[in-house]
Amino acid sequence: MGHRAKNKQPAPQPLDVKQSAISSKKLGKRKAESLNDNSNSRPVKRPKDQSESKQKGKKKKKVLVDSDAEGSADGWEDVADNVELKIQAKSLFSTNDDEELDELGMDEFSDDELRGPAQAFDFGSDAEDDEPEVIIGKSKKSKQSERPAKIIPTASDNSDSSDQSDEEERITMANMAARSKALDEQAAAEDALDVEEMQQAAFNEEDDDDDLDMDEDEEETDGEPFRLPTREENEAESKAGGPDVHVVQRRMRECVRVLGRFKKLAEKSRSRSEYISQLLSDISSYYGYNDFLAEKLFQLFPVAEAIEFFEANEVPRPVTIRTNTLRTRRRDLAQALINRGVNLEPIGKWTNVGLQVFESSVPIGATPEYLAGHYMLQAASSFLPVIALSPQPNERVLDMASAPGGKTTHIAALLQNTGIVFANDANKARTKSLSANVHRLGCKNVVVCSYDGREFPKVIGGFDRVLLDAPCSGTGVISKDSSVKVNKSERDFTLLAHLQKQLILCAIDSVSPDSKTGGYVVYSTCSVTVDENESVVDYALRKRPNVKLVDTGLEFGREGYTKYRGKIFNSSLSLTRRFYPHVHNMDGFYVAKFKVEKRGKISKASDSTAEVGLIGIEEEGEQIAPEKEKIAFDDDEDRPYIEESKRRRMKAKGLKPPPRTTVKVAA
Ligand SMILES: C[S@@+](CC[C@H](N)C(=O)[O-])C[C@H]1O[C@@H](n2cnc3c(N)ncnc32)[C@H](O)[C@@H]1O
Repeated sequence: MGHRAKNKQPAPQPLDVKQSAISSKKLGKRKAESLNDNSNSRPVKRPKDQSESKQKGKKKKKVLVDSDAEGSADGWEDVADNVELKIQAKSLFSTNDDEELDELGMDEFSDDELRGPAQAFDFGSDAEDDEPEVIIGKSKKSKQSERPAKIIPTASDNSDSSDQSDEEERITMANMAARSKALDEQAAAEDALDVEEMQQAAFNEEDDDDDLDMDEDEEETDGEPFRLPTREENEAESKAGGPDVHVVQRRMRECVRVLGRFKKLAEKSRSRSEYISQLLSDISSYYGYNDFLAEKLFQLFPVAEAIEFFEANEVPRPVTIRTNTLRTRRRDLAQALINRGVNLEPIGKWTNVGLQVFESSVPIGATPEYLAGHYMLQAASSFLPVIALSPQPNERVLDMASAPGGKTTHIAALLQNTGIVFANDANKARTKSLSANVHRLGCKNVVVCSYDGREFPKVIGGFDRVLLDAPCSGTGVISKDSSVKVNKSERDFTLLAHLQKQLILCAIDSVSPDSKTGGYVVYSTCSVTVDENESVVDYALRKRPNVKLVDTGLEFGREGYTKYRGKIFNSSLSLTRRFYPHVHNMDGFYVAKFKVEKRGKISKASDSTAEVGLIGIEEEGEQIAPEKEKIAFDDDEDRPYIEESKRRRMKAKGLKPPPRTTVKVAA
């Protein structure tokens, strides 16, 4: 557990002060006593890009749900410790009959190197096997900072035809207008109070040395100038039981500030890697990550943004539900739930089936509407791959890793119960909650099966569309499952990427290139790492010359990386989409969409790539666990990457790397 969790302390002041309306300098200060405050009154950073979606400011209690709706990727099983909770867990399915998965080999594209023994990966939680559970936090003073921010609304979602296009209008204008108006007035008054409070607090704390100052124009911090501790000081600090939480907080802010203007602010005798090294060590201890994962996630973002990401992982995401259009319409569902005392709103224009729940006086996972299958408790991010898949009536669809069925039931609804959905999951125990959800939501076009996904298309192929919502590390859902912070090692990422590469080729091979209406594969993960996303997709492009990336149809989300830390990916990777908690107020997620064309002659080049999918290969060329087979490895091609990787690691440790002997790889 990190300092931050241990002390249940408020979030560090936002580091990106430009987003704040009030003087960032003043807002950056904190009272030391607040560090031990359990009152859940920490300021929650508003996600970026939210100007349009600014919270209407309704008085909203937090609603937390422990449901059978979703797995670790999509569920609500992890209950935040900062909300008053009551949990009455009841196991629906207690059996644990995971099957051993056999080794397979069936690929006509000669990717035999991927055919290691099948691993029964199950990175989903068992929590979804519990009775749906809703925990309602009691309302405290409805400070703006305590309300769950809205999910980023963007352009409309055209992915399904329905008679609900004007629903949102009707809900907000007709059903909710009066209520909204009163709440808005109240919220406006509260907002004014909040601003006043913050200004007052900032004024009172002007001399506090916990100053966060990222302002370009500011050159000096108040109080003592920051000095990076020496190695000896750090050793003494850890001998004395680790740093004081104030010290860590201040040091993190200062390191970020210095790294932002290194030439100007750094001590002349200290290198950039020393500052980074200190910051990483503080991030690990403050947020409670293992060193490996802290660095891996840190590398994804510019320095200040990385802190925003780590901060966002400490805050629960909004509770959202998906209307099951096989049973009801969104406006009818909204009205029924409003009548029960649920405060909700449409999520945003990008989905016409989503509702965000702000507060509820009834358990959201046990209302009559829930039990009758009128909705699914589902994270907003998990709508995205199905919107991208865009299944059309009468199609044959494979959901290759489907339990507990959030996306399967969404697909079935978009098919309007026509066609057929094969809902597969390798974990047999998890298919029970999958079947339960399929029945509850009235999906009549779903066949549930339990194969290792790598057995497709041998089991059955010729699909119009395939969704591979792949087993992953869950680095996008740390706010729900904080165990990810400590239980993921380098080897886990190697093994996962290997499995994902195997599965994605099987997903592609399961699609019929002759499909009249489809011919698409959507690959998604609830992870933000490049190893599990762009690297896997790029691998598939290289291994299957008959596929190309196409637009996901999702009108928000950041572009996928086309290059990352020395790796250069196919330029079409920019068509893939990344979603982040600190940007979109959603779980971290990744979506890629492929079009599968007829198979032509396979070019030799596509199969002779240096990156091979054997257990034991790590992206940058290190052999982690050479367990099974000899690895086809292009030494010459990979030498610069290996060397660059070594140099980076040395630099991160504050060591001076030797001069380059090979050509520098692209950054
Ligand atoms: C991210 S979860 C899927 C969530 C699901 N798509 C949903 O929306 O509810 C990943 C799933 O992959 C399954 N899985 C793991 N290894 C697999 C394999 N080799 N073949 C098929 N499924 C696998 C896990 O049991 C887990 O249920």
